[in-house]
Amino acid sequence: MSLSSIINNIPKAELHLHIEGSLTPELMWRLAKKHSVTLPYASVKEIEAAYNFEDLQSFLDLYYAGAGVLRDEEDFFTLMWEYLSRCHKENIVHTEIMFDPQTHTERDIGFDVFMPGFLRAMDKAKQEYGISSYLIMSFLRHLPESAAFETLSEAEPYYKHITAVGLDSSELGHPPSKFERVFKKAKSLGFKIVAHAGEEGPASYIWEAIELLDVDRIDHGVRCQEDKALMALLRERQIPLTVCPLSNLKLCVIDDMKQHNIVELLNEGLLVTVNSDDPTYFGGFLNDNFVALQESLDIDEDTIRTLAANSFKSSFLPEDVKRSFVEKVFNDRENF
Ligand code: HPA
Ligand SMILES: [Zn+2]
Repeated sequence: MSLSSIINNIPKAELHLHIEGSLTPELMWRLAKKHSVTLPYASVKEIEAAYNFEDLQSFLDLYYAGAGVLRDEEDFFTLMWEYLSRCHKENIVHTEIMFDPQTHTERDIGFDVFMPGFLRAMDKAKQEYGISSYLIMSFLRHLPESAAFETLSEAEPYYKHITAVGLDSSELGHPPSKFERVFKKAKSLGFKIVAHAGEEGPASYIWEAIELLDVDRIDHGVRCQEDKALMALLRERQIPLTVCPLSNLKLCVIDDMKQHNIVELLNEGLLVTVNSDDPTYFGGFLNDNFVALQESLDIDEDTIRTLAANSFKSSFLPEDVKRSFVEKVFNDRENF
């Protein structure tokens, strides 16, 4: 079997995906028409052409503007359903999905609008495709910690539907230490903890995420190599990194996929996974990320299987479920 059909057919989990970053230009266009929202683009092609980012901030400006077309429960259902249908096509059997409540509550669109839409699509995907999905509520780090506290309390009616709390948006100048208190509260409420760190920010932000936020996973984390002691800690504690290769390329964290350090991190014994981040903005869903790595780096079948197994090991699934997926990835060689 070719490597690309193994990539397509092997069961996988996705652990770093912003649902607002899965909005396709077609859906953005359709919803803008539906709600009479004026976009600064004259066609779907123009939306696509605007995706020429130089860094994280230039991407985020477009991403928040794009999310402005999401207005009613049906829009959030459609967004989630389109992503989960794509998961089904790509053999993603489990996914842990980030959403940014503040991107919506700042526009007066509340939890009572987006949560029912998300949950209805997640239930349907469980029923029709057998896909399990968890939600990660992410705080926007360019906003103050007080706003994160407010969001945490607004989410209370939906706590049982939320598995983890995360931290995203503009990294530089907004270190994890800014959110130490709110993450302590989230931890005490029983949420798992993740945080973007070491994407554009330095290795010290990864230290802070571990020591001050007590994270269960680091999102991105590719700059960890700048600090030997940090590498040793990540290896020893097997703290997962949710790496997003096409995102790193598109946001100019690297100039060429051949420079990506994911294989080096893997060879150093770190628990790394492959993810798509914001697939419609960065030029590819999960399997495209695997293919991009395979085409540019020295990746063989065993490495692909290790990365797929890592996606389950690093998930928040129950231990017995993780184990059975890992076995499937390694044992069913004749099937995929
Ligand atoms: O890659 C990202 N980094 C930070 N914030 C984000 N919000 C959506 N995607 C990202
Ligand atoms: Zn991200």
